[in-house]
Amino acid sequence: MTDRTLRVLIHGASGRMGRALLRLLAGDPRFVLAAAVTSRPREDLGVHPVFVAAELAEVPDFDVAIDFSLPAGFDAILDLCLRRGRPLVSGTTGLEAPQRAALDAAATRIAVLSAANFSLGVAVLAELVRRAAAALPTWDCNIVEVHHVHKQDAPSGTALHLGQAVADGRGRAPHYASLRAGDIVGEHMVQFAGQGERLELIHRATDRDIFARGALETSLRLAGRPPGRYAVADLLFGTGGR
Ligand SMILES: NC(=O)C1=CN([C@@H]2O[C@H](COP(=O)(O)OP(=O)(O)OC[C@H]3O[C@@H](n4cnc5c(N)ncnc54)[C@H](OP(=O)(O)O)[C@@H]3O)[C@@H](O)[C@H]2O)C=CC1
Ligand SMILES: O=C(O)C1=N[C@H](C(=O)O)C[C@H](O)C1
Repeated sequence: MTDRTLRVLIHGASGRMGRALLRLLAGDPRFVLAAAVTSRPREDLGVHPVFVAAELAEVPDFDVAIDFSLPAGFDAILDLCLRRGRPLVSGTTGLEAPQRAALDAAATRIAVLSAANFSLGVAVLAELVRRAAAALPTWDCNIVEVHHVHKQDAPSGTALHLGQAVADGRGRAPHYASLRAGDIVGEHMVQFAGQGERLELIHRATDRDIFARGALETSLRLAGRPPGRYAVADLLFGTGGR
């Protein structure tokens, strides 16, 4: 997309992430809100227009949909993007296997970016983890994730993504541990333990705006791309877009 304000649909607009997205989008002239979608009626969002999920088919035209909802809401927004031929940026975690398969199938028709974490630090961390796992194939590996008490899925999507990086590096998955405490935004530690030494790689998110900014920046770069599956690292570090 170039030289045009991006019309964004926010799906999951009343949630912790949705509200961060609405706030950042409102202060950025590169974006305009096409529609905010929640699962039930909301009068406290302070934006317009707001639709409930049951009215999804009625939302006005948009250039990209950004989805931070829950697995129960995911199928409907993917379906809408397919019907409208619009790209989807989704941060929703805890998707079931059929939903992940549906994303793969959708990518033959529209541009899709589904990522468990939109922070720059985690994009770098995943590459460091892959390299460490390849260099330390016999060490024990554990991933410990800590999040706020409202988080529904465990292990977190990021932990599973980092676990895939471990498996890519050394052919074996790690062990996972999940903690839920207070209002912690998100912490991930990947621990490699050998005899007499250990290596720990840690990412701590202290502000969920980092995820919202990542989603907005990648949505700018995704709009106008051909169908396919895209990754945060490709869009943030790669070429193209604006
Ligand atoms: N990829 C990343 O970087 C990040 C991903 N996440 C993930 O994003 C998702 C949202 O997180 P968070 O904002 O904390 O969650 P919240 O529970 O705060 O918000 C969930 C949102 O989804 C809406 N929703 C729930 N069910 C449905 C449905 N069936 N149809 C449509 N909308 C629905 C809710 O609407 P209502 O309020 O009306 O019920 C609400 O707006 C989670 O999966 C989380 O793991 C979170 C942070 C970063
Ligand atoms: O639910 C959250 O809050 C978060 N979810 C994502 C995940 O499951 O990894 C990303 C981040 O850690 C915050």
